Amino acid sequence: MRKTEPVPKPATSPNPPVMPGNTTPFDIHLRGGRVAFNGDDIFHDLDLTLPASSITCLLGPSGVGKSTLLRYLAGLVDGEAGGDIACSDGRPLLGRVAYMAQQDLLLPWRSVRENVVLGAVLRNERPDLARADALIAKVGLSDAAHLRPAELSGGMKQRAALARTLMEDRPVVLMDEPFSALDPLNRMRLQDLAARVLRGKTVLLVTHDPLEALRIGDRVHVLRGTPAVLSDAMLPAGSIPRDVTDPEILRHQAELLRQLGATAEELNRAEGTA
Ligand SMILES: Nc1ncnc2c1ncn2[C@@H]1O[C@H](COP(=O)(O)OP(=O)(O)OP(=O)(O)O)[C@@H](O)[C@H]1O
Repeated sequence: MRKTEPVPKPATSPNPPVMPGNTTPFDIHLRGGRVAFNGDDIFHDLDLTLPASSITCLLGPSGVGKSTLLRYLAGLVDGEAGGDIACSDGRPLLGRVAYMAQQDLLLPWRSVRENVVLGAVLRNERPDLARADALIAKVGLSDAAHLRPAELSGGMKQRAALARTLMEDRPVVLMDEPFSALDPLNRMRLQDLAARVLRGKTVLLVTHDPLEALRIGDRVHVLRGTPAVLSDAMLPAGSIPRDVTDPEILRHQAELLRQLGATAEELNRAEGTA
């Protein structure tokens, strides 16, 4: 029988020290998840599986509880919480998760390189600068490694935040609308970059954009209602990043928009502009 663990208590840091041990990919199973604030359930009895080494995208209307679900999995929720989170390797999830928030949360007085190594510095560890520089190169910021956040564009800040997330080297990455503040072209570039650099990790990504989910998600769920329930996973075909002009992807988009509450008239309009 699979071992389960109680829902973790809120942690003081989103990325507590990494737990040593084997690095074999593992599935994550949430069963009977529940979070309530002031006695009101945001969701209850929620089941979700995150298969190893895959990108799962989570869509849903504003305020439905997407960030709450992400924070719950990261052990960061400050409401009432219940349910079981089990990993298929029988080890706890806590300590194996990197969390990337909606805003880049870079420290303004530190350079890109200093921000990337921040986790190690906060844990009083010696930062691996060679690895940091390799990751900074991977996200295309080598020439900007010495710059402070105020000197960076929005896309560059998100690249730096992505490098910092990867620097933590966790097998699981939880991302809350990581590209939402970017213009469409930069957003597409960051999606491609993320899909490439996150390969092999188990990712849960919250987004408001059905096409973003269909572009880089192996699986797409919609969270909706009060208390919120999860739709069955949509499994778009084809390799990532997908071509969003593909008619099959556009059909999936229409289905997701329908699940998000679009009316028939709105769907016809969306199809007309596709
Ligand atoms: N710490 C908290 N205390 C009380 N209520 C909270 C807390 N955090 C979230 N909520 C409430 O829980 C609900 C879900 O919020 P959440 O941020 O998870 O929604 P969301 O789907 O991520 O929204 P958005 O798409 O706008 O970011 C909202 O009604 C919000 O006000």
